[in-house]
Amino acid sequence: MGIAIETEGLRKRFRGVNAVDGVDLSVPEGAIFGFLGPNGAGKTTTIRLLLGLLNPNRGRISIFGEDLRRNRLRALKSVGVAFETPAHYEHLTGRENLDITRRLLKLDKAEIDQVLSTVELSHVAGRHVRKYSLGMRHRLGLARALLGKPKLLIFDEPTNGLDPVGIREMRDFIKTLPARTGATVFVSSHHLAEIEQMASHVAVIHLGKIVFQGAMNELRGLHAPRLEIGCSDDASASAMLGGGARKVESRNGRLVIELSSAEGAKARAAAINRKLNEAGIDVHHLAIAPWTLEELFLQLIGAKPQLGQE
Ligand SMILES: Nc1ncnc2c1ncn2[C@@H]1O[C@H](COP(=O)(O)OP(=O)(O)OP(=O)(O)O)[C@@H](O)[C@H]1O
Repeated sequence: MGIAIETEGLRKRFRGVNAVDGVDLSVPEGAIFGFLGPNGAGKTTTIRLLLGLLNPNRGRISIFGEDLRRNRLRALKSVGVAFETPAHYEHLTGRENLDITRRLLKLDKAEIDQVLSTVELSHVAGRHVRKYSLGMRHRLGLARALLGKPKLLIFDEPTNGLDPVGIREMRDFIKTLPARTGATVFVSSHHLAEIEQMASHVAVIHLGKIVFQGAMNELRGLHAPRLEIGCSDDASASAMLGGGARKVESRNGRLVIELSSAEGAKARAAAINRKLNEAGIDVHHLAIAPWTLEELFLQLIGAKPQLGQE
């Protein structure tokens, strides 16, 4: 598998502030690559750099091995893009809107029917866009991005403004794209749950810097699980189990212990249970609790943003 997008030391400064600050991305071909970050993290700026709409102050970008600065047209030939608010001609039909792009790209007419069917808009192709729902408009935006069979699809916050049903439809649709079209998908979002459910890989950006990049399961495995204990004598249990580097916290009426690794967590839990019982402490709750993605994300960005809220 090749690399669809590679950036090295990408930097973009606006009025003395680095909106994108030394970003190294490596997007594997065939991935659904989630680009996650809170509002203002630098996602849109990065996407505009990837599309050559902005010039970086530093760094380089290559798309399928083509250097963007040296071979702009060749690099971008394989890219389809949809922005968060798709712009269409309201007084034209869905089909007519797509036909404008098709002509610009000098594509075969048959491609319009193909993309309309992929986004399930064939039945309303002859309807004026002003009569489309927001979800349909978004799907028409995706259809336009699919014209020319691009090898890389870039979607900037594709579910913004959609209702929960629309969000799910869009997410389910994006998930099927690599299998249906063979394309790599790069999708930005500030909704953790959305990225969690659709991406194979993820990069987390915060204040212009990448704070995590890797496969989704690597993100989940970033921290060893914790052990939650409910027992009859928190103070004694805490004194017995604490010490050394191990942290014992009391949270919601439970003791929480950070384990050193995921391996052997069960044996560790059993040993702790035995130890407490032997000391005459009753254990009524014992659970190995993995970190939720939300906790990991909050830790990565070292803050408590209103994640998942507009
Ligand atoms: N043209 C510009 N001029 C000045 N500052 C800008 C410009 N574009 C972006 N910024 C600033 O750069 C930072 C990153 O913005 P960017 O739009 O890339 O973030 P984002 O992650 O896409 O956020 P959102 O989810 O809100 O769109 C912000 O602080 C923003 O105010």
